[in-house]
Amino acid sequence: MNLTSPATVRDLLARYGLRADRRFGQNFLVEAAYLRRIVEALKFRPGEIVWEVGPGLGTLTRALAEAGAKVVAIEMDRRLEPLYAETLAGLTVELRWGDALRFDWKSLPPNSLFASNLPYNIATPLITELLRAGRFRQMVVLVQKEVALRMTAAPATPAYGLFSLRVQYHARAERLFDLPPGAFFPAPKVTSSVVVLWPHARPDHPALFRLVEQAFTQRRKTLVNALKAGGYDPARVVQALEALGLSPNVRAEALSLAQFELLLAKIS
Ligand SMILES: C[S@@+](CC[C@H](N)C(=O)[O-])C[C@H]1O[C@@H](n2cnc3c(N)ncnc32)[C@H](O)[C@@H]1O
Repeated sequence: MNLTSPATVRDLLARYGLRADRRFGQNFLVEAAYLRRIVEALKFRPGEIVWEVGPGLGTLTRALAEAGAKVVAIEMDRRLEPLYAETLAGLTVELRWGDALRFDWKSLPPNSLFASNLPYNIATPLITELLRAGRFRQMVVLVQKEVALRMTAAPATPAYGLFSLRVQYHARAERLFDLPPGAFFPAPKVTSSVVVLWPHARPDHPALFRLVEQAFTQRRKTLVNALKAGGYDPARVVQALEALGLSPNVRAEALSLAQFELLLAKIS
């Protein structure tokens, strides 16, 4: 069964009386070459468990299982249930029904693996939760290009912000390749990208992210004023910036992750 053929996808949807539902971010991958590259990007041994969010029609799920993975897939749209008897027949796939944002990712063992063509509307909060859980050795995610650019952005660039720091604190992130809207059915309005994440074994750092979040609440303000509005002592922030060789008028977007960590140490 070739799930990357738009004709097959149309036929499946019609036979099961389904429509791709926007609310669930349902854009199904229909380009075999991109699917292969996603599977190749994930480094797993035969029989290893791979966690997937949003199997949809089972396209990536099938490709992973055929490549030797045991897939555990979390899907929220129960309408898809009858279809899996056909698209995932005979493969080692376990389905769990529910919202991936409410799933207890901390319950996974360390060194777990993750791959997903993520629903666009949950990509940022879900990636944040997956990284905070600290259970993954590698993650391959297909996201909107704009989200991929934020994940990999360097300081002082337009895409740089809270999410860049969140991702880069927890992992090495690399944007592997882009996919045009036509790689999906139905075609989304935007370009997508595949990002590979190699998490560091590093626990969450709530105090650091409180600081970073406050720093970016008003991007146009100086860092000192943004932090003052969040209850941080402005005199200490100015002093700390001086000690780091930074101007008291600096904005949050100019600071690297290492500089935010030093700033926190100096004002705590
Ligand atoms: C972009 S589609 C990907 C489908 C398929 N994996 C593919 O590559 O063609 C996103 C999938 O995530 C599911 N989904 C949306 N929100 C979800 C959530 N909060 N938790 C679990 N699955 C969700 C949708 O129903 C849909 O199947």
